[in-house]
Amino acid sequence: MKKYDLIIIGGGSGGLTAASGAAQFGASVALVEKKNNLGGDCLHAGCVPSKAFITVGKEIHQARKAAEQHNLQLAGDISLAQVNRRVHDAIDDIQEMDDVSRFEEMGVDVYLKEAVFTGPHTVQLGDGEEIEGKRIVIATGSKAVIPPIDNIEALPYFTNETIFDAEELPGHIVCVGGGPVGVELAQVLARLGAKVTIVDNAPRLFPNEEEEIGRRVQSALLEELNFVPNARVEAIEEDKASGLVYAVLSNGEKIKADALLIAAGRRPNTDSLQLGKAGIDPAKDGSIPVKPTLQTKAPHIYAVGDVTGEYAFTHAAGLEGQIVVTNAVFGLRRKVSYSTLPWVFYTEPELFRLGLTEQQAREKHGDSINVYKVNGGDVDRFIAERDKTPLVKIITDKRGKILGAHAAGKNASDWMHEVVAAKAWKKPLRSFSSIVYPYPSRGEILKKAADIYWREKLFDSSATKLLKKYVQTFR
Ligand SMILES: Cc1cc2nc3c(=O)[nH]c(=O)nc-3n(C[C@H](O)[C@H](O)[C@H](O)COP(=O)(O)OP(=O)(O)OC[C@H]3O[C@@H](n4cnc5c(N)ncnc54)[C@H](O)[C@@H]3O)c2cc1C
Ligand SMILES: NC(=O)c1ccc[n+]([C@@H]2O[C@H](COP(=O)([O-])OP(=O)(O)OC[C@H]3O[C@@H](n4cnc5c(N)ncnc54)[C@H](O)[C@@H]3O)[C@@H](O)[C@H]2O)c1
Repeated sequence: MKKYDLIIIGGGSGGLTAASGAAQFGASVALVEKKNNLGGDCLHAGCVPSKAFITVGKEIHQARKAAEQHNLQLAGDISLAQVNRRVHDAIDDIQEMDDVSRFEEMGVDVYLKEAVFTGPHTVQLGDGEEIEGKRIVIATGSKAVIPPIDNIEALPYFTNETIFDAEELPGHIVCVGGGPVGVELAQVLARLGAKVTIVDNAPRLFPNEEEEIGRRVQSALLEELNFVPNARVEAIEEDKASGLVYAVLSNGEKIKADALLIAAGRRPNTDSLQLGKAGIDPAKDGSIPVKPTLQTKAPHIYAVGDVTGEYAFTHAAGLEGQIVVTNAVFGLRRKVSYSTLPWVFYTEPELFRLGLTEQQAREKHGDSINVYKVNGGDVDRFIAERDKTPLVKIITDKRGKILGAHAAGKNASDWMHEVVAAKAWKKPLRSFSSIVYPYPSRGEILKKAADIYWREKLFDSSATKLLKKYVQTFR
């Protein structure tokens, strides 16, 4: 039986980071992936295709808006097949970077086989060979949950795994779930020309995000699609006489539908791993509980990425993959920290999130916090662009330490990212005042927030009064 320092199960964002890191530090590494290529969900059915899809949606939306504003004529229907060809071109380009040969050149043994545990240190590959690892990393990701919907087969339904292969745009799509997958894809489908209705259990979109920011993005989205809150799709009903098909909701409403997009959450991929043989009990939702060192109940087995059921983002899987390399290869006990982990809903406008919401900050720090808000209407660049959506909200402690930063706005992920650096480098909000921004830039919105800090600080302070007196005397 071949023996390795490290076996990594899953060739997606988490697994690839761990594999390249461990190999570069000289460990013998086996990477096991059940599909016939590397890259995982992010490359094949997640971040990359959805962002390529979103770009097409933006272009079309922009073209329509420009035509409307400048009395131009736009004609023709959009071909979903053509849109998806562009999506696949993006996947193919990035696939080259995640090619098996690249990892083999790093010294990694890549097995394109399904892994199943046969013991605490052993893994079977497909129905054949077994390999042994001193340490093992589980990075098997997650898949879309299909909620129970009676008679679901009466309508075509898509998930993130099939929508990027669809060829024809349905007339009316009911999107089950309005989380990040739902809102991002629903907005594009609406922009491509479908009628879209999101149905979600929650009372509003972005229920876990900073409320004011979430509401601002929600109201922009509702100009393009419909939203039914506090409801689930329970059944599909066919009216034989008219040939129409309806999605029947838990609130009694019926919506005529031509297809469903299922975006109702994820289930970690652990069901067929035989975790019991490795001494690991998954949680009820299939996730693998881990310590801050990313060790599972079996200390030589680690888990990273979506399979842990924590932060389901590629950059979280990457961060965890890096920590695991130091812990599994060097035997360290580094703990993962998510305090500077941002995330973004790539809708238009985008929703940017870092750290605590105001409510969370109040629960943790009581009233010892400050809240700074700036609207796009206070920033020349946004005014020039006639963009009234942007809103930034920053929460600090009384000394100005950044606790949370939130934004709604087109491309907010770009102009807000500086705040992540500030938080990571422990710079207080006021430090943005000393930065020179090229005029007019969108990032100035952060400087405006810092300026509020100084205004509040200096206004009424005895030092300011003294300074004023000095200036008057000096004159
Ligand atoms: C539509 C969509 C859009 C998204 N957009 C973003 C985004 O913009 N930004 C962002 O940060 N995140 C985004 N995500 C989330 C992101 O895709 C995931 O968080 C990320 O892919 C998780 O990486 P992972 O390594 O845990 O799992 P994956 O990348 O899914 O990799 C797991 C791999 O393990 C393999 N595997 C599973 N079981 C076995 C087994 N038994 N043996 C061998 N191999 C196995 C799978 O085939 C897969 O290749 C998006 C997700 C979706 C669905
Ligand atoms: N931009 C990004 O970074 C990005 C984009 C897409 C996905 N992701 C990651 O992928 C993860 C999964 O996203 P997701 O949107 O699939 O899941 P999610 O769990 O975040 O959201 C699912 C939504 O579906 C609703 N829901 C569940 N069952 C329902 C039902 N039967 N009827 C109606 N509504 C129902 C829930 O209330 C929830 O709002 C996210 O947590 C995120 O971390 C990230």
